[in-house]
Amino acid sequence: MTPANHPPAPDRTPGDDPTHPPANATDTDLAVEIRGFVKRYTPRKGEPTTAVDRLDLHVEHGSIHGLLGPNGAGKTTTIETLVGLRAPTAGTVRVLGVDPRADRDHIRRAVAVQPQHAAVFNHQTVAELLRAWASFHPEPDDPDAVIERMGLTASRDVRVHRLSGGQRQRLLVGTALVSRPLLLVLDEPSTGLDPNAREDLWEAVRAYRADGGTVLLSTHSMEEAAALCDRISVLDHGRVAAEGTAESLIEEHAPGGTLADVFRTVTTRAAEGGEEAA
Ligand SMILES: Nc1ncnc2c1ncn2[C@@H]1O[C@H](COP(=O)(O)OP(=O)(O)OP(=O)(O)O)[C@@H](O)[C@H]1O
Repeated sequence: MTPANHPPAPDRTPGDDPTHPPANATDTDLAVEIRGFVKRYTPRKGEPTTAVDRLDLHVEHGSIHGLLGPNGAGKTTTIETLVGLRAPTAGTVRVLGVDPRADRDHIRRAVAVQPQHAAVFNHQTVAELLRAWASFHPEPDDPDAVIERMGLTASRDVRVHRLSGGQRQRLLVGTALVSRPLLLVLDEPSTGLDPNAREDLWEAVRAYRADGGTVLLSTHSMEEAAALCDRISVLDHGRVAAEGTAESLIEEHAPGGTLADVFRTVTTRAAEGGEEAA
């Protein structure tokens, strides 16, 4: 997905955008509003798979919302649908007040997804790449500020193919941030990062939120979810098995325990057939 060009700001909503006021935008406090979302994959041969099964997800503007869940829980399918890459089989999906399938242009401009690789730009330096990325957008962030925030100052003149895995990972998140999106989607952003680099990345994400940005964060790291997220949805078998703040989830599902205990409790229970099986 192409990163976005909208600067996040607390007093700015998608409907205020003079360059592209979405005609059918809903006035809502929610950056993401998913109700009764079902996604069924029907292969030419073989059995259909219900990847997402009546999922509800609400993400407030200016928050960091975590998506946790075991492999195959439906996180990627949900993300791909909310950026307009997949059509829901049933249910309602609204992102920044619009239907992402009906208003692809707005979603492309206003939503940034951390790219998985930047192989095309391997021979550019970090600074060149971020400047190029910024030039795609009318109101980008300052590439030098992003370089500093991502802890890449010492690597600014290093070519992308010479970066370590962790440096490259931070650069990929930087390319998403430099477009100043209204909604930032991060998928396992701290994979391969050492503890210092991970802290830098978390600080950059928090700074983006402080500027009014909204984050949807898919992660397998309980530590990352607990450190960053205002609210967390734990998915299992395509449904929300539990939702709340890290504290409320622990209080409700694993008193005295950790988020990892919550994860084990609610996903096992869902795998065994839901609440009634517990
Ligand atoms: N293109 C596809 N065609 C058919 N089935 C698919 C397709 N993509 C995903 N699935 C199935 O849908 C279910 C949900 O997959 P999804 O990738 O959304 O889960 P996930 O939570 O992102 O998993 P992971 O943590 O492993 O990335 C799985 O059973 C998966 O096999």
